Formats: sequence, C-alpha cells, structure tokens
Amino acid sequence: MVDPPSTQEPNLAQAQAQDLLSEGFRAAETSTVYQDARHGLLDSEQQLSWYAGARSRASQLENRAQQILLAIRESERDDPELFGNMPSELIPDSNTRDMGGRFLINKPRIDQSKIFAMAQRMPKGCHLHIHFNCELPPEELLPRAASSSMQPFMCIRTTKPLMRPQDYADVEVVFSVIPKTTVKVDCFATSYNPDFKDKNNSPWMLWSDFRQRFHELAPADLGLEERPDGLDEAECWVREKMILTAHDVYGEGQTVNSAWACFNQGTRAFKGLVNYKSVYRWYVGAAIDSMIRDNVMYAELRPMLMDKSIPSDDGTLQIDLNAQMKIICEEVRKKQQQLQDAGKPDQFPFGLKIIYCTPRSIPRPKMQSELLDCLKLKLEFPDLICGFDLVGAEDRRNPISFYADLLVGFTETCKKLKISIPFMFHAGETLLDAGGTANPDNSNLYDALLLNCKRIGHGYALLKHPMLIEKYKQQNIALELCPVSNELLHLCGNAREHPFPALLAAGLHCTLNADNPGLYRGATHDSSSLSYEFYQVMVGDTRMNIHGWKQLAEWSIQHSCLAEAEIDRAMNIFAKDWDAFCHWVVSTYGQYADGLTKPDLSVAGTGGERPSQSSQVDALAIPQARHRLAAGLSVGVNGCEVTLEREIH
Ligand SMILES: O=c1[nH]cnc2c1ncn2[C@@H]1O[C@H](CO)[C@@H](O)[C@H]1O
Repeated sequence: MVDPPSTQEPNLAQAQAQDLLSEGFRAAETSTVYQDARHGLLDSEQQLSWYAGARSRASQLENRAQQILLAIRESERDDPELFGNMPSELIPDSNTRDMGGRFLINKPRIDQSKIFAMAQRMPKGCHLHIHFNCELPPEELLPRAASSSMQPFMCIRTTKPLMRPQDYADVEVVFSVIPKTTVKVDCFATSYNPDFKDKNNSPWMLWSDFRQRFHELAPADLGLEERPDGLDEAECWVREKMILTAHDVYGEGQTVNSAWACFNQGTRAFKGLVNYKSVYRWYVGAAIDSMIRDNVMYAELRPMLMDKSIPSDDGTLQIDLNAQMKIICEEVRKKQQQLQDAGKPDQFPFGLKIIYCTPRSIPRPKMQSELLDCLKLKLEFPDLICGFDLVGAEDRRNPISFYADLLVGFTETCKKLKISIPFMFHAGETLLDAGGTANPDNSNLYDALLLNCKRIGHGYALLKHPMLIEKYKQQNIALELCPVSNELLHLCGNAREHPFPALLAAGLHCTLNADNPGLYRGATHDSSSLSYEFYQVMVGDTRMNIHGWKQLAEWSIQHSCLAEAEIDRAMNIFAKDWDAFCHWVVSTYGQYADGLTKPDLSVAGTGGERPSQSSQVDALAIPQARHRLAAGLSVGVNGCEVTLEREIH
C-alpha cells in the first residue's frame, strides 16, 4: 500500500523544500508494491463477487464459451453495422447505436446480434414474474378476436366518440365479449355515449363493424410506428394503444406517470382480448409453447384475480375462478402429455403455478374478501396457487402497510390451515419509494420484509436501504428483476443505468423476468421474452459474463415455489442443458470468435505491466479505424495512440 503522509514529522524548511522541487520529481523506482496491492484488491473483489461460485465451478468448456461470448460482445459493441458508437473527438455516425442503449430503439439491432442468439439458446431455469394477460403480443390476440366465430360477439368501446383526428390519439379502448341481445352502437357517431357504468346505456360496438367504419373514416395519417403483416389499419391502431410504443416511452415530455398511464390503458385493452373461454384455454398452451421456445422450464404466472369471472365465447355464461383454474390445470396436463409423447418430458416438467394478484388500490374490506378468496382457491388447488401479490403503480396508493393487519391475519390463518401462501409483493418498483404517499416511511420495502415475502417484484429501490439489503439477505428474499420493464416505465434510461449490477454486487439473490412481454416488445412477436432480459444484462454491464447468466438461472430455480425434490430435479436438468448450451456456443461461434480482434483485456498499469502496443492497437484502433474508414476518414497509427485525421481534399 502507499503510505499515508505522516502527521508527526515537521515540515521541511522552505528553502530545503524548494531545493527538492527544483528538479521536479520522478516516478517511483520500478516497484511492484503498488501493482501487488492492486492485484490483491481485484482478487478479493473477484472472490467476493456474486458469481464467484459459478465461476470457480466452471468447466473448461464453460470457460471457453465465456471467452467466445466476451470476444463477440466486444466486437458487436464496436461493429458499426450493429452498434459501433465509439468514443472519440468526432461525433459518432448517426447510424451507430450504443450497445445497451434504449431498448425499443435498439431492438432491430438486438435481433441480429449473436449475443442475443446465445441468450435465446441458453437454458433459463424458471420464469417467476410474468403477468398473465400480457404474456403474448397483440399480433397473436387480434386475429382471434376477428375470427368468424367471435365476429358476432367481440365488441369494443372507446372513451369518447371518434370525430376529430385528435380523438384517435386521445381515446382509450376496451374490448369485451358481449351477448347478441345487448344493443350495439357506433363509436364514430356524435351521439356515442361512452358511459359503461350506466346500466341503461350500452357503449359497445361490434369489433367487425368498428373495423369497417375505421377503414372508411379514420384519418390517413395516424402516425403509427409499425404496421405488422396481417393486421388491418384498425388493428394496427389498436395494437399501438396496447403496447408501449417508442413515442410513449421516449417521446419528448414523457414522464414516469405518462408511461404508467399508457401502460395501464394497454393492460385494460389486453384484458378483453385474453379473457374469454376459448382464447383463455388456447392462451395457456400458447404461453407454455412460447416459454419452451425461450428455454424456460417452469413458470409462476400472475393473473389479476379480483375480477371473478370471464365470459363464454357468446357472452351468455360466466366462468368463475374455480373453472378458470381448472382450465389452466387441464391445458398444462395436455401440454405435458404432448411433451411426454414427443420424448421431451424435461422441457416443461413442472407445469405452471399461479400467484394470486389483486390491486393495491382497493378498500380494506375488499382486500379482506380478496385474501379470503385466495385462501379458498388455495384449498381447492393446493398445487397450483403458490403466492399472493399486490399490483399497480407504487407511486399511487395504497402502501402495503395500509393492509398490514389483514396481511398478518392472512399468514396466521394459513398457519392454522397448515398451508403456505407466501407473499411475493411488488416492492421498490419506484423512484419515489414512498408507497404512493409523501412520506418515505411508507416504502413498501419495509413491509415486504416484515411480512416475510419469499421474493419481491422488482426491488429496484432497495439500494437506497443498505440496512434492508442486509436483512433481505438474512431472510433469503430474492429479487425478481425486470430490467426492460423498468426502462420502459421510466425508472432508468436504459440497461446500463439499471441498478442490477449494484444489487447483485450487494449480495442479493436476483432473478430475471419479462414482466409484461406482450406489451413491451414494440415489434413483431418472436417468443423470446426472457431472452431479451438476459441479453440486456449482458450488454448492460461489462462485468456480466456467462457465469453470471448461469447463476441467475440457478437462482430462479432455487427461489421458485417448486418442492425440494422438484428443485433437485430441475437443477439436474439445468446442469445437463447448460452443458449442451456451452457445447453449442463453442461449436457454433468458436471459430468465428477466434477470427475476431481480441478484446482489450490488458490491465492499464505502469511499473512493469504496460499494455502491449499491439493489444491496444488491436482492440482500440481497428474497430475505430473500420468505422472511420466507413465515414471516409483516414487513419494513422502513432505509437500507442490512434491518430485520426480528416482527409483534406
Ligand atoms: O410492473 C408492474 N407493477 C405493478 N403492477 C403491474 C405490473 N405489471 C402489471 N401489473 C398489473 O398487474 C395486473 C395483473 O397481472 C395487471 O393488470 C397490471 O395492472
């Protein structure tokens, strides 16, 4: 270590001091003391790192896969075709992008990335935080709503008549299956009355009629960002009401609250397109298929169960919660049988579980009846119901503490009934962190701890509470991180600003989750919701690596609600899949990675370990040079530095 200045010795006389400085000063004699101290510091940080276990157990194969992944990630960062936004005196080409920058802007580039292909292929363990209604995108739901069998029943209402062009931007839309006998109206008429609470008024228009009228009357320029194949203009317009568009998220003047309002409108639009009998049934299987394609082996889904029924396809019957849960069990069994028959029982061996969700905005008596309904459902479906959660924006009321006595009573009742329904509250998904009040003492992070949450949704704000971090670790509470969701809901600007590296470095067990993928993709469907999250953390932090990926997936298994024997089985399946994944990385990308410029891994130090000139030139100059040449500039290499000069014509 460098000695601190002594406070004991008297100052030198002025003349002596000036004498000493007259020749300036020299660097210290070559000594390894400083560099040894630095190495020691790095070593101890490495040993304490959150993925140290996974790394120390890594096979040669896995280490080779890591080397390949790193080389490709760093080359993609520099590649102007993909990202290539490099630091220099020149303003970067407007076609380049920051790797790890804004998700929706980067998404077309991400889809071409080899790191993303690896993220898709990697086994991910369990998906623990995904809202039921928003798993699949509008592109999958809208064709079903327009099918001939639903044509006489699928209806839409808008929050005001569609008259002026601005109305098309302003209105919210809601779908519902409505019986034939209900009066149907015209959302495009001046007389349209949107009031849905008035029993004497019908605000419903047949969706097929709406699409026809839309075709005739809608303004030519709706300012849509995308028009996916197979959707008509009305469907494209509705789709952008459902998802968070780049404008909703990144547009000038957008805020946390505007993004949340767009999000809430989107979820209300999804609700009617998912929740009717035939689609509900189809949806369960389709969601499992999509998870299998994403290499997820088990999931805990979060449906909002405060609404007690969904309609039959003709709107005349209501299917209650028990019947809905039965549909889920039947479809899971069907899927498992198909996998069994196809000789792939390990692809989705544990089925699904359900976390009962209810809004945090409801009055206390309603919460009491919700908790009771959850208990009853658990008794009916003991293997299906696995947790209880409060949902909704945390910058709005109520804080969890508002219901504390009811929630404690719920836990006591569970004990008496000898059942376990752990809390898995959304907590800390906020920058204000004051439970929707002006008082930070209402932060939900306190209550999530005191009420013994098994896991918490998000935990983004936990870094503000070092003492809570320690307690969360002691109580083994895992975090369900959702980096893409947090960016789109304005908690951070992009993946590189997300606090996941710090939460992990603090020693918290974290899992990765897609939250509401159907609403967040902002581009055509590709069944890769969780893959984007794994991709985002890989490009969001230079310290992330393949061992970190593995650790995150293993935690998702260990912190799931599976029984102990199932967790053991899941870990064995995962280990086998992980090995196959590493083989795939090496055989698919090994040669390619070997042909790339080596990433600059030199340690920039003096006193013996000066980085070799060639490694700096390799790693820094060549990608920049490639980029500059593309921009029509000349490149000169001068010693260790790269000199870039404008060509003078
Ligand atoms: O990130 C989130 N934070 C809080 N609430 C959410 C989030 N995503 C979805 N929901 C809410 O959960 C309900 C049921 O699943 C959805 O209807 C949505 O309003």
